[in-house]
Amino acid sequence: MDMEKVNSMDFGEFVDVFGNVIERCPLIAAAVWSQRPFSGLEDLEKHFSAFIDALPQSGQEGILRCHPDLAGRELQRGTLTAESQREQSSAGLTSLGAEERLQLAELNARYRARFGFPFVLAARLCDRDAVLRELARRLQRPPAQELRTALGEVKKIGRLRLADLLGGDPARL
Ligand SMILES: NC(=O)N[C@H]1NC(=O)NC1=O
Repeated sequence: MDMEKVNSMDFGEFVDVFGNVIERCPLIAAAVWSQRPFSGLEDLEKHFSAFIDALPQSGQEGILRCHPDLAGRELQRGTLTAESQREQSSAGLTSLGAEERLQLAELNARYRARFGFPFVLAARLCDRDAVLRELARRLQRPPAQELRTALGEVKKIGRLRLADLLGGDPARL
């Protein structure tokens, strides 16, 4: 899809296509649409990021809470979004053994109890061992620092999803 096509989209079409760039937050795509025209993929990505950065902390935490747990209940029930399903699958989280799943569930629960939002990580950039390692490591961090890290992961997920939609190379964004 080229930028001319993106810039010619009406509101409904844009939200249909880009509504899940930030997991389950179509409002962000709705706001970004008003900023068109976009000069390219990088420009589009900057508008998604700027919206997130401009939110108060409660809104930023709200975005994190829209994310499903990694290898959590929604994966077991088959109710993940198509994007999330693909990402979790690519990290090997759809084929965990019972013990690993339990370990992840326990760490996810501890993380959520400590920070008040779920552990978020760009799963496509990790394998299952790295997910567990990162979760154990980030669990120890101060809340303000962890909020920044988690939002950085949301942006990475968004960048990869945008690159999928637009056929770009995420490494060059
Ligand atoms: N909890 C969490 O990180 N979820 C996400 N990560 C990812 O790559 N896709 C998701 O849905």
